[in-house]
Amino acid sequence: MTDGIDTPDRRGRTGLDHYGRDLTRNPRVRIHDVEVLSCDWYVLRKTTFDYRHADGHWSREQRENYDRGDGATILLYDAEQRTVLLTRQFRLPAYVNEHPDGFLIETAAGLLDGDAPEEAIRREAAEETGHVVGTPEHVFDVYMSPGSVTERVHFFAAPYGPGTAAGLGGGIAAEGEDIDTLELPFTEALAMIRDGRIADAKTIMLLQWAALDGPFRAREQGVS
Ligand SMILES: Nc1nc2c(ncn2[C@@H]2O[C@H](COP(=O)(O)OP(=O)(O)O[C@H]3O[C@H](CO)[C@@H](O)[C@H](O)[C@@H]3O)[C@@H](O)[C@H]2O)c(=O)[nH]1
Ligand SMILES: [Mg+2]
Repeated sequence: MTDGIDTPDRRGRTGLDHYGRDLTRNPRVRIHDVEVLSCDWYVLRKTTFDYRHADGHWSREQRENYDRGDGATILLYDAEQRTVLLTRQFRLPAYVNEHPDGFLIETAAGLLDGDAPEEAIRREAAEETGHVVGTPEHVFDVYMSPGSVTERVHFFAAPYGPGTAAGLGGGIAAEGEDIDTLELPFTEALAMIRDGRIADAKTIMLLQWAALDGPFRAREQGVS
């Protein structure tokens, strides 16, 4: 009897070794075995598969893959004031990998927890920043670390302002969250990417999208 497989793990899950076994979309890939290495909070699997290379030969491969579900993130912006509203929180994995204090500046974000991406991001934005936004603009969906992490993050943007302020934000204390909000001029946020004070991938992607294609893009110069 193994927790997470035939008996519930601490989060009540079973059958965690089934995920990915039935994949047949790609004729160059035959899944052979799925082993659960860890299922304490999220799930770490080792998947064994046969892979047909470009020259036609098959080889047996193994890849560990970390499954924490999918997530969503949102850039809150005020196009008139030319500001963005970001969050700041302690991120242990960054702290153990050379970040000076582990406090990362990020766009509001969270895991879907079974909800549709748009619903999840409106919930997370409210929990983390206190702003209840309208229908967010969908930007793109991205695999953030495809060599090792299954997660796909859904990216959004929405205006914020006095009209969307509905609470204090700060995250869910009972889940150990302690989140500050940070309102910054957009140009300052871009400068913070250059000097490393903003070092979170989703945040950099959304700020650069805002400059290139989003609310802070330069006016068309009439040059194609
Ligand atoms: N006890 C326990 N709690 C955990 C653990 N890992 C995460 N948590 C808790 O799980 C919750 C996750 O919070 P969310 O707001 O839903 O997710 P997030 O960590 O902000 O994730 C967002 O940012 C990530 C980093 O960019 C993204 O990877 C993710 O998709 C999402 O956008 C937090 O309360 C966190 O403390 C763990 O190992 N143990
Ligand atoms: Mg979060």
